[in-house]
Amino acid sequence: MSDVQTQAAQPQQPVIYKGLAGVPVDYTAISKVNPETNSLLYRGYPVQELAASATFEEAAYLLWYGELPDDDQLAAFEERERSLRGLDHVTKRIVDEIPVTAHPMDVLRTAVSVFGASDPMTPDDSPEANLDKAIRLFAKLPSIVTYDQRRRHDLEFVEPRDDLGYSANFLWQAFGEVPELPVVTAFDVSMILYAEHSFNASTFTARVIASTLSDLYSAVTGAIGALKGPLHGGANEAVMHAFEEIGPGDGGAERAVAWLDAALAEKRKIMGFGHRVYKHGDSRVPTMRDSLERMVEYYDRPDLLELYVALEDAMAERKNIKPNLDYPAGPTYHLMGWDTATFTPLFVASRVTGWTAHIMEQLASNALIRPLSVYNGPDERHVPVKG
Ligand SMILES: CC(=O)SCCNC(=O)CCNC(=O)[C@H](O)C(C)(C)COP(=O)(O)OP(=O)(O)OC[C@H]1O[C@@H](n2cnc3c(N)ncnc32)[C@H](O)[C@@H]1OP(=O)(O)O
Ligand SMILES: O=C([O-])CC(=O)C(=O)O
Repeated sequence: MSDVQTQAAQPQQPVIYKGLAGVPVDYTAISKVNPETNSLLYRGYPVQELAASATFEEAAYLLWYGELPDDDQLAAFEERERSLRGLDHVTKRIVDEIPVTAHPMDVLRTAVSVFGASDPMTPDDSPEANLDKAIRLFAKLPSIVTYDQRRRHDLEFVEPRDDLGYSANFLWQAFGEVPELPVVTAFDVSMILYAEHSFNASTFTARVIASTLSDLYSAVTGAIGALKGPLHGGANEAVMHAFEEIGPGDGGAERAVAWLDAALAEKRKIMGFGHRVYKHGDSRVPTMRDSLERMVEYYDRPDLLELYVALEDAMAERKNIKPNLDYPAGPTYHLMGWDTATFTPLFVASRVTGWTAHIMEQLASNALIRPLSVYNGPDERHVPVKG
């Protein structure tokens, strides 16, 4: 038999792209992640420009409506958001039943599930109803996140204030006082940077759930589960655990390098480093690092920045791997006083804007998401006949 005949007889082997790496699965008009130019656009606007000149409310509006709001649109949107911030008794009661030892992401996932079970609009998948649900979640998540953080410290719920913008109110509800402007600004920047990032694992999860014509709350609940993992959103919390392992105090730089060498020798993944799409650095890191530096100065914690820089430099030298957004976000939240376990819920509060924009985009041009697998188990066999 000739070689040509042999090849022709072979069945074609399908190519498997593990983790769907490098596989485009649909169009999106919501954001563009461009690793070549190291840029991230929300509806065409560079995220750095939004972080510098817009509020998180404006960025959320942009993601949902496709355009930045004019003054009247923003005023109406803010009024609506502020009116929805409160927390109902049912959700509080159910959260109270969850042990305080539960991970805050589990609490948040449960709370969103409760919202879905309680909202009479849940089955209505019209764009208007879904936008309304998205704004409700956006407005209420800070209440849930802060309610849970405070109950873990045996502190009462702080009622939202409708005279404060989103980020100032979020911090007010967490700590019972409104911090100074630099802190509010750094927090708002983090919310803008975390809001949207194309087909990341949690957004894709939300789109898969939406594609079955399930409901928006189910899709967000599933997305929270996907974001919890340390390879995705859970990394901002894990960064802080690494800093804690390295330990506070003098000589942080040397200890950070020693810690890294030991961790790499054990083949550990270093949390807050690497990215599936960006290979030359995450577009959002310089802006977030700038906020971190401002907070280091504000709280007078140069030791934390020393440790941050030492780990980043050593990682570049040893592995040529750069930080992702979670790396500067973790220590920034720590300086502001957030519990480490609350870091990923803060990511949820921001990303709910992107998730819900994607859910609505998926439904506007839906196709059930159902890829193929290639079976590699045992050949067909048969159950022995008994007796
Ligand atoms: C907001 C976000 O969700 S950003 C992501 C947050 N996640 C993290 O920070 C977790 C740590 N990082 C990682 O685990 C990875 O970099 C991921 C999951 C983000 C991306 O992973 P992938 O694109 O699948 O790359 P993959 O894991 O195959 O890494 C490629 C190589 O770089 C190494 N590598 C990548 N990231 C890291 C890291 N953080 N620490 C150590 N090694 C790493 C891998 O070990 C692998 O090496 P090998 O080829 O010798 O096996
Ligand atoms: O895009 C990704 O894979 C992860 C990420 O950075 C994000 O979701 O913000």
